[in-house]
Amino acid sequence: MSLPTRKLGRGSQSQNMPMTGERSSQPVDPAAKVCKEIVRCVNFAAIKHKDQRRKDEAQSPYVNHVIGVAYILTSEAGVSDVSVIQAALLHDTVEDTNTSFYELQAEFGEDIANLVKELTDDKSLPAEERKKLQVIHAPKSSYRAKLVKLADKLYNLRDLRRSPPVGWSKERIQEYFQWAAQVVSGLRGTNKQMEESLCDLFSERGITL
Ligand SMILES: Nc1nc2c(ncn2[C@@H]2O[C@H](COP(=O)(O)OP(=O)(O)O)[C@@H](OP(=O)(O)OP(=O)(O)O)[C@H]2O)c(=O)[nH]1
Repeated sequence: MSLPTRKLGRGSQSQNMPMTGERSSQPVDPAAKVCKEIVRCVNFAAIKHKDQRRKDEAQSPYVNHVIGVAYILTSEAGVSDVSVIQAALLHDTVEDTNTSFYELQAEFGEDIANLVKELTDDKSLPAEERKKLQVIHAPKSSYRAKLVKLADKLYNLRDLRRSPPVGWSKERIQEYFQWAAQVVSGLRGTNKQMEESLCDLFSERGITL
């Protein structure tokens, strides 16, 4: 579903912090333009997630997760579609911070806002319902959203193995792996490298896709 157009203009600010730099000098070099867009997303995500921590014992900065998801896509999965990397960096801003889709649309355009929308759970729903919906929505997602979802699950499962959230029992971790396998089943045929890495993680736990 497309977002309705709203006149906010790119670079509109929702906090008293600089989100974007000067706009007067437009780079001509396409590579410079790509770099600028990626850094703008990293900057936006860092500001939005600045007070959030992961659930691990070290209370890692939350932004490490979204940067890590983008890193998996570029370094392991061979993804070079800039919009996918942008969506990875922004994928939790609406779900987990005060960011609105309109703000994303104004800052990064309608395409990126719609992609993030595909990756956003409705936090007003009970956790169990949200988890069921992730399984249902996975196979219906766009190719680009599937790439981000695969990287997101890969990051979270590796994190679970490396340093699980405080208070999670072995059973809860296993249940998370089983649920994640259901989601990943609906994402198959999207990216060989990430799917192989995920299969290895699942098979360690006795789970086959
Ligand atoms: N493994 C791990 N996860 C953490 C950590 N800190 C925060 N999370 C987030 O917690 C979620 C899993 O916790 P749950 O209790 O199952 O889910 P909930 O917070 O959404 O209710 C994951 O989101 P998700 O719903 O599974 O996926 P998504 O929203 O990222 O798609 C993950 O992004 C951490 O230190 N380790």
